[in-house]
Amino acid sequence: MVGMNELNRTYLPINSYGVIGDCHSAVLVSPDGSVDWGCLPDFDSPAIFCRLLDAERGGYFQIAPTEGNIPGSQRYLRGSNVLQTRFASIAGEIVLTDFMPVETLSAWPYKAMNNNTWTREDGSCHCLVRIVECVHGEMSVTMRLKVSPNYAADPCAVELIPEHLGAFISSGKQHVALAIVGAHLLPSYTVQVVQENNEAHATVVAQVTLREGERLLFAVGMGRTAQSARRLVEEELPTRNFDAELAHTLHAWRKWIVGSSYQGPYAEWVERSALALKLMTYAPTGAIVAAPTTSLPEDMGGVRNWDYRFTWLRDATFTLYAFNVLGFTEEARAFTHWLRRLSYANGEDLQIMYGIRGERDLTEFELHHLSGYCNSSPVRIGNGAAEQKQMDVFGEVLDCIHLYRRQGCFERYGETLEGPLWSMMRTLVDHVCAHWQEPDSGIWEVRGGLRHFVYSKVMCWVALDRGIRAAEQMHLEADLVRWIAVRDQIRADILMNGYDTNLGAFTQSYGDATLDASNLLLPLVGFIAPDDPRMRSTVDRTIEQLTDEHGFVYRYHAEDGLDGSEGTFAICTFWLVDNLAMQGRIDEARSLFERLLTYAGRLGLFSEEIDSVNSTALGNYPQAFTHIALINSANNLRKAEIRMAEQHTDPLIAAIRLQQQ
Ligand SMILES: OC[C@H]1O[C@H](O[C@H]2O[C@H](CO)[C@@H](O)[C@H](O)[C@H]2O)[C@H](O)[C@@H](O)[C@@H]1O
Repeated sequence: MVGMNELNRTYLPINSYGVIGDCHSAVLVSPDGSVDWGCLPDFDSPAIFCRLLDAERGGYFQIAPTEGNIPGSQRYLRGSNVLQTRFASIAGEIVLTDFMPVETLSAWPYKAMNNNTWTREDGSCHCLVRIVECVHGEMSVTMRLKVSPNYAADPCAVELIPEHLGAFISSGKQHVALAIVGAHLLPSYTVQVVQENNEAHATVVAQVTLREGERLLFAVGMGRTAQSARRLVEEELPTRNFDAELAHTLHAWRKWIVGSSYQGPYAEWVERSALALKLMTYAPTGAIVAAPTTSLPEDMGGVRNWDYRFTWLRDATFTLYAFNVLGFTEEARAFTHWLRRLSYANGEDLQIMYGIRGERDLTEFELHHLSGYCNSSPVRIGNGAAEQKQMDVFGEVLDCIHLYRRQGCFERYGETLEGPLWSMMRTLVDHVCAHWQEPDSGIWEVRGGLRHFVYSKVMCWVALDRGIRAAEQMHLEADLVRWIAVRDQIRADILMNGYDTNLGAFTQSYGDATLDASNLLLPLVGFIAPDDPRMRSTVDRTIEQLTDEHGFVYRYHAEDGLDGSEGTFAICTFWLVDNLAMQGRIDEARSLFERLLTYAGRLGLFSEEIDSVNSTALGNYPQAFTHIALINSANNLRKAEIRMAEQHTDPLIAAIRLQQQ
């Protein structure tokens, strides 16, 4: 019998997946009911499900109609990261509810960098829960669980547990428990272990016909040892009250999202982006991953495949800007505590990214046994960018702490800037004073050698600026005379060497005549006014030279030391929206923003890039960068519209206001 889309199911569009998580890890669920990507219990654990990166070899966990041609449609339950996939035919309808139970979404209290995340506060395990229920008529359902430990590199043994309790799968290093709840009540239920000759990993296949009102529950948890995983299947998981945990999880997500203060246009988009970003926070330490996946290609079939399951200082601080727009501050509090505990001896030694527990060693490896999403290889784990020099990170870290202070978080949480945090800020500012004239690899982490990137220099200016403001406003000890002199020197240097008068634009790096979309950030960080003629013409040149036919923005067209090409970068397109809005070009901004929204997946989620040729999503997914930028752009549009409305209300008042600006 052929079922479950076994034929012709290779790779689904990247943005067709739903994502669920518990702020320890996240998994991707396809519209045909399959978890095709899953690293448990943590974001950076070796994947046990990786069909996304190798359709043949990779493991997956699929629950779907046995008849393979019934399409599924997905939606999130309101205000949550609980996902439902619905399959309907003339004969019946089933609903698959997927979630990862959470206890609390409060980002506090901080625990420790090496916190044990195998168990939750109450001692139970983190798990992935899937409930399939027939809501109408009847339908035959098949569950297939193929665990492929260690990114499908390690073999494993699969054992069914008697009395239809579930299965136990162990590679010797990773131990997976599958509990099946309710099977003994369903006479048609069968289960077997199937291993095709050419397959490295066996599949647990269960089949059942569900009638209206009947349901089955599957829970997957990880044991630290073989013995503990066995205990999970036989004792813990069957006795947990997952209905109560579902209700609690739903409540926790909804309670968190109602804390958003955002009131403006595109509220549903903003809400989904916020929920996606929260999924990328790592509760035990306060770290934030750039995305929960690795190696989804930036160039279909190409080599631009990277592991994003780490904490970039840049991406994480950008995430906090977005949370700030929404009025969330606990995540910033948790992150600043993660920052304080990072290991570094001095500014030189501060890495641009760390593991979620502050790990420094993120050595990049290629997994040659995986063919990659749509044959995009190599698949990589770890990320060599960790060893790069990227001068912008100092500005981003300082700006993040600056924002935290401006939000009144030190007072709110009974903390103080003086002490370890100010000493960190001083170390970083002093480092920038001594090194800002050095070349680096830039925000885009190019692999083609060091250059004097304009955005990096601007962020050095930001580092000084935020340090000076803190020292002045809080009367903190600092070498202010030197800091102010260097800040002014950097600004003059950028305006002299980073702006090409012939081109009429800020350039990618000193001495070249190419553009870089990161310069769209210059007014957003306060380096230059949005309506400064140099910024206006930079925006115009960017539109002329860096956009595709939809108006979406490429990062750059310059050489970056890597083979292949890439799509337009969603974050850069949102930055263009911001600039247009801040310049008062609101119709253009709104129309570009809305055009970009049509490229989200059906669940409102974005990856990193959009392929301009065939309009598909490219890159890791869901990507924090994109959702951060979406929130900021919605907010910038809101502010621009308010400004415009105010200016149009009463010509006299408008004239007075304009004079005051
Ligand atoms: O394009 C080459 C680089 O691509 C990745 O970096 C990108 O993602 C990072 C995480 O979101 C982001 O901080 C950076 O600005 C982006 O360019 C990859 O991680 C790098 O290793 C790679 O060199």
